[in-house]
Amino acid sequence: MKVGCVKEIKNNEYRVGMTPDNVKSYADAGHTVYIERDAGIGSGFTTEEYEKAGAVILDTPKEVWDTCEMMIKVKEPLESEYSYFRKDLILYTYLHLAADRPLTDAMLSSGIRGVAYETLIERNGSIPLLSPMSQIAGRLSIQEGAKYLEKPFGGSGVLLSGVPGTPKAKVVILGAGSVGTNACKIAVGMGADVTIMDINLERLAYLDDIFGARIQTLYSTPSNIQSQLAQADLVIGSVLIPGKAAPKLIKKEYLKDMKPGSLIVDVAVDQGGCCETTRVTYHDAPTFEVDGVVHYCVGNMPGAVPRTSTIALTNATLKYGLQIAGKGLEKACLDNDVIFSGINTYDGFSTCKNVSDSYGMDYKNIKELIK
Ligand SMILES: NC(=O)C1=CN([C@@H]2O[C@H](COP(=O)(O)OP(=O)(O)OC[C@H]3O[C@@H](n4cnc5c(N)ncnc54)[C@H](O)[C@@H]3O)[C@@H](O)[C@H]2O)C=CC1
Ligand SMILES: CC(=O)C(=O)O
Repeated sequence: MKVGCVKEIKNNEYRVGMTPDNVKSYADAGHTVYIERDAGIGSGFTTEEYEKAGAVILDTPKEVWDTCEMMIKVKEPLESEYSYFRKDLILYTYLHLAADRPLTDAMLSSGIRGVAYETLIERNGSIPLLSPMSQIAGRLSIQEGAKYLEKPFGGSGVLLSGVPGTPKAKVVILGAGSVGTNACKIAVGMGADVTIMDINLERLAYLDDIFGARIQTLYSTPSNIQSQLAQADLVIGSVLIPGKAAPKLIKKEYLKDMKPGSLIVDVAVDQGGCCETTRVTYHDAPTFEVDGVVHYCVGNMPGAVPRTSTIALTNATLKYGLQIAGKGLEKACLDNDVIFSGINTYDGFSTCKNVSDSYGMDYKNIKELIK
């Protein structure tokens, strides 16, 4: 198959969909790989390294989009890329369609076959193409949280660990999955007072086993959330219902009870955010304030540490990517039905139930289209 990879064009996005090592794996399997010149430069991979690994280097994104049969990216395509969509193209990337109606419409009207990293769910319930970036975003959420709590950055001026004789900062984590667990690990490591909430009691039991008395676990209900927010210095929004818009657990009215200069890092912003007052921000201006509460809502947090993120992401995407390129999307699904769950759009049909439900759109079971 002809496989392509272009430079990411989202604001301050430095990750890339393929490393030179990936190129070698695809080339060894008999595929031709087309890479846009300088696509990997933000992650520290030079064009010469891609060439040495066997890639064909093309000068413009248009040449790569038009030549390839399967495009491997990181972030959702932006409007300027919609014109490259076509029916016989497989797009393998993050899509987050429930938070992006224009992209959903463009994908459906073009007939492109969109495989979304964030909805491909393994038999054990894990989300293997999301979790590496969730691990990174979870860890970063505390690092960024610590920074934006500093007074010169607009925060309340609280140090996460405190020092002897002063209170520790209180960190409240909403959602105890990959992001939440990794946020918890770093917040505990930095010496904060950590409460983590979920509706999944098994997850809370697991974290209780791992962290013991160093954390408080709490069942997630509206009243528990409201009372925790009133005490919090730093809140991490890390809930997910795969494919769906994030539930708005933090109501605007809760903000008035929060401490001035407290901070909400809404990691779930890529699915629309779990806070009513969330709006997307970028690394160059990551925060804004509502009712005295600072919000950090960057939709591509791992893009800030692209070297680590690109390697972690492509470690996970390679396995499924090689199956799709090697067998074609249809046979890859029939041989490994896990891949069905990644397909969000196919020949003009919306094939992810949670995306369809988010828009009240017709849904088509992908297994009726690929038999
Ligand atoms: N902004 C960014 O750069 C990034 C954002 N993300 C996003 O972070 C979010 C979380 O991802 P993961 O941790 O991988 O998901 P996950 O599926 O591992 O964990 C989500 C958790 O939310 C819990 N949950 C669902 N409803 C809840 C409720 N009402 N109250 C409390 N908990 C609830 C689930 O039980 C689950 O444990 C996703 O939207 C993901 O796309 C991930 C990576 C980077
Ligand atoms: C998951 C996601 O949105 C990201 O890594 O940018």
